[in-house]
Amino acid sequence: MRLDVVTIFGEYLQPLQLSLIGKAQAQGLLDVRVRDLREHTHDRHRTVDDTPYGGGAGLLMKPEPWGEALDAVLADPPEDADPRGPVLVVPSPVGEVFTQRAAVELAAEPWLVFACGRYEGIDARVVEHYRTRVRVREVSLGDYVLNGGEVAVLAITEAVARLLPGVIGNAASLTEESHAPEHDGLLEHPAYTKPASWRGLDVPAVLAGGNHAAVERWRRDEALRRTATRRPDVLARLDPERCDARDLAV
Ligand SMILES: OB(O)c1ccc2cc[nH]c2c1
Repeated sequence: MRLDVVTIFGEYLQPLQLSLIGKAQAQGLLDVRVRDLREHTHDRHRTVDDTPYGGGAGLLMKPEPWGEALDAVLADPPEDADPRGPVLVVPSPVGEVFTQRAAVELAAEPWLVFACGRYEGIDARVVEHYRTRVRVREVSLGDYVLNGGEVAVLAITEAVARLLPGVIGNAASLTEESHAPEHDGLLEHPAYTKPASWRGLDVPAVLAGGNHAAVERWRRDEALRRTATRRPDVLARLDPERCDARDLAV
């Protein structure tokens, strides 16, 4: 997978050189290219922002540098690019809330381009223009506001890259995590390791009993119970076709 990140704060993306994501780059599973938006300014101060039409607090990012920067990225496609071009991911408080389903969808793409806004955001015409040329997804990490898109890109990149074959050593673990489609998107059940008793707290006996069917039932029940109490919105999305009577009894 090729990832292009356009930003004025390239150093924010340094964590992508670490750990599993850094190793994935070294293995050729990921090709991350961080591009400086200011390379696409032409004034002495390398200006990327200006005051908003209609007034209001703060500054907005000008469309011209973004147009030049994104055009340069699109002019340099990877060999395996989709005929539709990349998905342009624009972190934004007004975007769709990022979910594991979106991570799975983006992990299927050969090429992602991230546009990291700063200040009060990017002139609206940039997204409007590029929607006519590529698939655009405005994405929010949740109902809170960051100072820019870079932190969101780190989170999205980690969630997506870990799904790529070869990035996570034990790929089977991906299917057992919270929000995994294989477990209907439920929250993960409680997990325990040795010792069997710790500060007066014992591991549930069923988990040490050796009855695998009972363990699976307990884990499903606990996942349903946790999801029902903490994320009823997730439970509401559960496909009844994939539930048996015991699920519904929880
Ligand atoms: O919270 B966010 O997802 C987010 C994303 C981009 C920008 C640009 C300026 N503030 C931002 C906030």
